[in-house]
Amino acid sequence: MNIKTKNLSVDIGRKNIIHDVSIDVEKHEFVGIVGPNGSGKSTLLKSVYRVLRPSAGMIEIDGKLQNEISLKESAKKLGVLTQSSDLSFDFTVEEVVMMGRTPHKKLMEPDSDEDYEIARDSLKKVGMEDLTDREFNTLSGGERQRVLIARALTGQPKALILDEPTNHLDIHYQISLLEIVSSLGIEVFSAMHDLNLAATYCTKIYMMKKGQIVSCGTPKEVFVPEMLRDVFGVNAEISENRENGRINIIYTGI
Ligand SMILES: Nc1ncnc2c1ncn2[C@@H]1O[C@H](COP(=O)(O)OP(=O)(O)OP(=O)(O)O)[C@@H](O)[C@H]1O
Repeated sequence: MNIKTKNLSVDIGRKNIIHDVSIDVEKHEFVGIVGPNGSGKSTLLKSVYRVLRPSAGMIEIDGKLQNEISLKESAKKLGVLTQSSDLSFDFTVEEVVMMGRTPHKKLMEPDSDEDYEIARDSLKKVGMEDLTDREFNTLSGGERQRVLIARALTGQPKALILDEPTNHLDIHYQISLLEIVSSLGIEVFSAMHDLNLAATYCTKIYMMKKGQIVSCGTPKEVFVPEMLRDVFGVNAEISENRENGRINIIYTGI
């Protein structure tokens, strides 16, 4: 599935938050969006999953203009993991994960055995199958994050939009989550803070600064010392693994 934005701008109130942003997520790509705090990563993702309305430019999902697709159809196609995970009511883990089936159902349609099976499978994928009856709000931050990923997978999406998916996760589950999403064979568009994890898992990177894309390419092309200095204000050395060609960023100071 293809996700495209062209010359996208988003204003909130009178403030321009992102400006002239063009991105392209193509078949089988894992596209990372990186940038300092407040650079506009979540705003870009929110406009793609339709929480924010663009003030200019266009968004295309699977070759169709976003506003020509119903919200339900979008929700079926795009699995979303957002940054905030508080639910106001005491739902169990299973109930939260079953919410992922909603876009596939008609109003008041009861859940089927197949729905439960898909939910159980998703919980297994994230190692949370033993906590199905726990109240979601009693889980740790990392456990919640894994349940929310399971909810996104339960929708059997064609692409995943992830906002800092490894937030709260210990290193084992950071790697496990990125392995899971990259093995699904669907497109992934994800805001990432850990540049080394982005370098390992992303096939393409967009780097943002002050609401604009300032660099785009493979991790090796984008993560160069000058850009890291300019955009993040850090000094870094880049080493390359000769066997797999992956790069590793070593921070040497600010
Ligand atoms: N509702 C809002 N009202 C005013 N400003 C907002 C609003 N939402 C976001 N912003 C501002 O827009 C800018 C971009 O925010 P955004 O959340 O997209 O950044 P980000 O790159 O995802 O940041 P982080 O890495 O901290 O999550 C920030 O300066 C933020 O304060």
